[in-house]
Amino acid sequence: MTRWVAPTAAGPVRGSVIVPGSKSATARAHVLAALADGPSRLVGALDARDTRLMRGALATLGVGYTDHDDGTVTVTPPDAFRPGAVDVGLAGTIMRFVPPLAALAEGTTAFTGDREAEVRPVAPLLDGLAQAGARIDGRALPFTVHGTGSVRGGEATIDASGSSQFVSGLLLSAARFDEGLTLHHRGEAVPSRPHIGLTLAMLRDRGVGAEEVGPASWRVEPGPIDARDETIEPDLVNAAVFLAAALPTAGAVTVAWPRHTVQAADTILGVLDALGGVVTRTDGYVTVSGTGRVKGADLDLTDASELTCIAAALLATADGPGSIRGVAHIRGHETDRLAALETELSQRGAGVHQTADGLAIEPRPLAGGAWGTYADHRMAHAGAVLGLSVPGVELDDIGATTKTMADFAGLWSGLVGA
Ligand SMILES: O=C(O)C1=C[C@@H](OP(=O)(O)O)[C@@H](O)[C@H](O)C1
Ligand SMILES: C=C(OP(=O)(O)O)C(=O)O
Repeated sequence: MTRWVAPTAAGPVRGSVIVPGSKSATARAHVLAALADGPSRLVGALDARDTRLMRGALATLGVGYTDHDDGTVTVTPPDAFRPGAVDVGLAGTIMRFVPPLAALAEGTTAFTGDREAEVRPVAPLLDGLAQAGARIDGRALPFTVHGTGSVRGGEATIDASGSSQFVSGLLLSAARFDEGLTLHHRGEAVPSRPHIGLTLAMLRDRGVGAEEVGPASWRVEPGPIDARDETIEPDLVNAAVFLAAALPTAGAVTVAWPRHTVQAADTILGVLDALGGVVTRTDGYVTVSGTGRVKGADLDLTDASELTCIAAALLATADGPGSIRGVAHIRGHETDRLAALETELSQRGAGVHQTADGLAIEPRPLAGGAWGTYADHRMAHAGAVLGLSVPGVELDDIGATTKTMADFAGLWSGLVGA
């Protein structure tokens, strides 16, 4: 646990940040390269706790890794996956994307993770995998997958209202199932849909037939997954934390922004705009400027629930009441984020309470003091954003940020000028 007092901005935060690679694209690139018909070289892949553990998990299953001096990495699939012991850490992408590969191995693979990961939902993914023909013991971490060297596939129906990753996890490996997979969702709305779009796009980039075939149904055709060199985009959700620093400080922050992307780019910029940021796009970059006044707003974050923590921190300093909705499922993220935000923002003085699917936030005078991170990188980002305008916000563990950025504190202090 490393305590960290969030730097308070002495004036407008102005500058640019080079944001590391996308966690979501890197996880998918590793999995698809592991399943491909030859070696793939990855450029710009994220190197942080989640993606290191992903490499570790795939290496356990027999995947080869060669790091090059220029920071790129070659991923070499094995002739056949082998079983082993997989540590998922706190990564949803590992606990939901890797079990199908373990089912393709011959033998038993045991999955364990952090204490906080043991309460994260995974049963719908395991149910779907069982419907596709795999044998599994357990409905939460720790669980075991008894692989037989192949998975039949065919058709499965799951409730993916708890996480889009249940859908992505099954689709990513489905081309390697004997019959491919037609997957149906039955239940409340599927959250974070752009991440399913990212899964389908990255499958198609590797020559796989992958489509949404109905409002809540997807089809992946059986067949080879092409080996392919691939460049990973910067992480636009992590970019949003830095862009957010412009709003309460009347600053201007610039990051690289891909011209075409399947990340939830427009949703992210739309949220910053709704909160009072002025968004300017130039070729390959985006700049967000602030006025020093954050606007109270009603935000539907169904498609971009990862923004909830920083949006809540901004709304706590806004010029009027605000709310966030569409994010009931983030009670199952790295921590129960709705409870954590209610607790921490209330303790700093804001009027915050949970609703059925989000938060209602009434800004009030705020004071510095302890900020719990709950092992959650995005709770740490929220504490950093709050600390820009509230002196003395002290995070109990800045180490939580290593989940998706190796040096968040360094990048943040460099930008804020601490
Ligand atoms: O597939 C992915 O890479 C992700 C999907 C989303 O999960 P949920 O659908 O559980 O929100 C997102 O919040 C998570 O950070 C990454
Ligand atoms: C929900 C998140 O992570 P994970 O991939 O572990 O689900 C997140 O990064 O906000």
